[in-house]
Amino acid sequence: AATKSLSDVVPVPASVVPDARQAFQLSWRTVIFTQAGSAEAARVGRQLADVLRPSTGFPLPVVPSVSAHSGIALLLGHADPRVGQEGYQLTVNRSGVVIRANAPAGLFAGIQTLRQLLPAKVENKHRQSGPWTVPGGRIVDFPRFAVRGAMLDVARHFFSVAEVKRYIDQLAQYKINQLHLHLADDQGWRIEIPGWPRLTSYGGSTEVDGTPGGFYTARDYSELVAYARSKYITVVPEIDMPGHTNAALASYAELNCNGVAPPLYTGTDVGFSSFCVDKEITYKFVDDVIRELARLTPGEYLHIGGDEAHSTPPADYVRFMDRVLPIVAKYGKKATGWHEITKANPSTTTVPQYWGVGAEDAGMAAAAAKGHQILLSPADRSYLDMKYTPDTPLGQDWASLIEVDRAYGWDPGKFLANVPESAIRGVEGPLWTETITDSADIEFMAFPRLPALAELGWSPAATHSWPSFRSRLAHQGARWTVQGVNFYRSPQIPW
Ligand SMILES: CC1=[NH+][C@H]2[C@@H](O1)O[C@H](CO)[C@@H](O)[C@@H]2O
Repeated sequence: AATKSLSDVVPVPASVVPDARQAFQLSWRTVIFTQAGSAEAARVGRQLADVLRPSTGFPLPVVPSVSAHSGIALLLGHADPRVGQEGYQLTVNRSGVVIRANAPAGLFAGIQTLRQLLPAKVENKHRQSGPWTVPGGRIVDFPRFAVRGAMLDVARHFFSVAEVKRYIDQLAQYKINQLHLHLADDQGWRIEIPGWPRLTSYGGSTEVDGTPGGFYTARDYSELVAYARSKYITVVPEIDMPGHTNAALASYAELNCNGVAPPLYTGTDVGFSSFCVDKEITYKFVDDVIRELARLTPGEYLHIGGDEAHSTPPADYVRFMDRVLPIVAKYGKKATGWHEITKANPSTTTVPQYWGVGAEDAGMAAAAAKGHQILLSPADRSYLDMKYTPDTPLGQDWASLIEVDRAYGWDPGKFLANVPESAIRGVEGPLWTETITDSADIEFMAFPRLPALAELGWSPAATHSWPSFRSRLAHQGARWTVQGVNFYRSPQIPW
């Protein structure tokens, strides 16, 4: 097979200087060297070996060594200053590959690129014939925005630890670095909270369409956090409030203003539920929830929702948020929330997550002017639950139909009127799961649109090119076929 081009990678690297004379052949003799004294570099080296060993059949020992090499070297320090804490430089010549970064996260990003520079069959779990050629040259690569995220709604339909880990594996290949878990909504509460057992035993017992739900124990959640961390993905947990709270209200009558618990809800309407802003128990409950989430979450942000509080009078919404936001800070975390949260008086460390349609005026210009960093999830561009076309069997269409070209065809740095690129924290692709029930469904909606969003969040604006992206995406399709990813074969892409 012809050697690939050095820039045949998604997200496309920031700078690529090919040198066809310097291709490297993996072989029996290839050793993976990692920065001496760095346990994280060694772990990244083992993760690379875990991909390469089954398909190549080569031993590929991982050796902590400081010096030169004739193999693959993962080194820390003295990298090009442009690469920052998440970028890397990757140099390929006849004697081997050197990936150099300032921090382990950069090494991890570099091995995702290296994977893609090898033929798709390298992703096979069974021995394949070679050759295993890496194209020669030099890459210097680093992210444009701090956050490239994915949200999985585990409330409308519950997803097991194994299903979430599978999704994490897929996200990591595209340099996604944030996984936002939507852990509670009207249809289900999905994480155990000490002192409030009915939240999960009852509030977690069902889901949309009434099938059995499920929930994460503290152990399950910590296992997901650790697994994501090993792939340099930060988990952001969300408890949506004061709206989208029927599961909690159904579980504890005392949380309701009228002292009566509503029934469990298995439909898909929104906006009908609200915490009781006037009851003190509400804030005791929220304090217990946020304390537990903060205890289990090493990441600096907790998401407190705030969307569609149509059953909370506007003045009550502000009072509620103005009591809850300080609770997040009390437990040492920063808050993020859907963009309505700016109606209250959040501190400027709070990150509004914009979910409007198009560049509608949701107060984001004012928020940016106040100093907020904004996370972009425009519903008509990034919502992975939107149908591709009218014929898409899964998903919804209230915001827009989103084929691949629409998912790719925008610039996060210029999307919101009067919001400068410097106020954009990054992008995130929400997958709401009213119609999504298993990994195959997740993959059908996320691939290929999430890699498009990942490129918008990672690659320089100057590299943005639909013709380039669609041909690189076609080559990703071959990898997904080998990996068993159930992707949508968009007619727009020359798979
Ligand atoms: C932030 C937000 N609130 C709503 C809206 O997005 O649309 C989603 C479906 O697309 C729905 O599931 C969600 O509850």
